[in-house]
Amino acid sequence: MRVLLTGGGTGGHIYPALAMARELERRSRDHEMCYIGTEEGLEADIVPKAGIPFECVNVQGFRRQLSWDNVRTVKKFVQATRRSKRLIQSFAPDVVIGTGGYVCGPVVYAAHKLGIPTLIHEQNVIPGLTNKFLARYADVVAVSFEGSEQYFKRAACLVHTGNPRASEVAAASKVNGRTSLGIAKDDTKPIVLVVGGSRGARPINEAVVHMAPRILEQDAFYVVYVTGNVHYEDVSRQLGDVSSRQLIVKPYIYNMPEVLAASSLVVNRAGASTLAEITALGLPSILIPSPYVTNNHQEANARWLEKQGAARVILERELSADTLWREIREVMEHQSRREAMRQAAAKLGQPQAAGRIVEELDKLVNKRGVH
Ligand SMILES: CC(=O)N[C@H]1[C@@H](OP(=O)(O)OP(=O)(O)OC[C@H]2O[C@@H](n3ccc(=O)[nH]c3=O)[C@H](O)[C@@H]2O)O[C@H](CO)[C@@H](O)[C@@H]1O
Repeated sequence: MRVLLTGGGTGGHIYPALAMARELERRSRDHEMCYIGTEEGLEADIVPKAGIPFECVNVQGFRRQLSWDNVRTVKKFVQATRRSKRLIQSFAPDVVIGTGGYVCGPVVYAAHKLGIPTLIHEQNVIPGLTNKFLARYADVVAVSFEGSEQYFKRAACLVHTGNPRASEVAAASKVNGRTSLGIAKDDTKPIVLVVGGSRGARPINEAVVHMAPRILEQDAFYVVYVTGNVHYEDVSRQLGDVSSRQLIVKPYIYNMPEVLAASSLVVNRAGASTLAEITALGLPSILIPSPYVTNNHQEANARWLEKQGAARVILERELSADTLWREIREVMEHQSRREAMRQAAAKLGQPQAAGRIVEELDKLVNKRGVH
């Protein structure tokens, strides 16, 4: 099968697309892949590293309020649709998959106009603007949560699949995760992983920098701290030479499934792909939802896990080195609380998601007579 993938801006849209690509490859070597993204999105870095040929189009997102900038957005959309059509005609895919982020708009729309089967995947309960727009053109809309159907009333076919990234992390090797961090095989000290979403988060960085002396004073666990690529230099300067003891500092982690599998507690934003990952692994978490997202959807994500007893939530306005350290210590010092959170998280996991979505793809493509 020839598969064209698109999705981007942030990791939460890119990794589900890559997880589908890997599931297809796991089932058969007989697939050709190509990915369309933007030059500025994280996909320009992540996708070539995943070994998938990468092409760019130039698009920008819509502003929700009236703005002249939206005129430029429409112009770019029209140009990007034209370029997408040329790229699609030259690659000749059997199916086009979009996983959200504004780059999907022109690509999936162009595929629809060319009569190529299309599937879009939504990671969040409340969909993004692009997927809402595309729902009326896509042949299949795959959603991660019950509750999303109300936003996709115009979809021709809606299926519940979960987030394919869940399957990828569920199969990841814990041992590889530890060794990739430079931790010796016979060292059993647990890992607390601190991340600020796929781009890093300044408020989380500030809290961790102020927490660093306390992390270094204890010897009960490692803190693996991911700053986000753009913040790394700044954070390293503030921290000085502390890395390599109990505090392991990284700009970005490319083998996140393995590192997650090796962790005992995760501190993170509450993006939808992160949630799919921690529930697939049954990982206790402390979630600090980003307040800068549409409809405050990350807080809704985080509260959903908190309600089931799987996570603790710190709102950004309550975040400080003190609150974060207190929550981390509480979870790490009480094995029974950690175990209860682990079990609650595991109940919500959907490790079969990639298989389900690939079955939908097969159905879609076979219906059009491609084998
Ligand atoms: C600010 C913003 O708009 N955030 C949105 C974005 O977030 P963002 O991309 O941060 O969201 P997620 O937390 O859902 O996904 C991050 C992904 O990046 C991976 N990762 C992260 C850091 C790292 O060093 N290495 C790595 O591989 C994670 O494992 C995960 O797969 O998309 C999500 C899914 O549509 C939304 O729910 C979020 O609200």
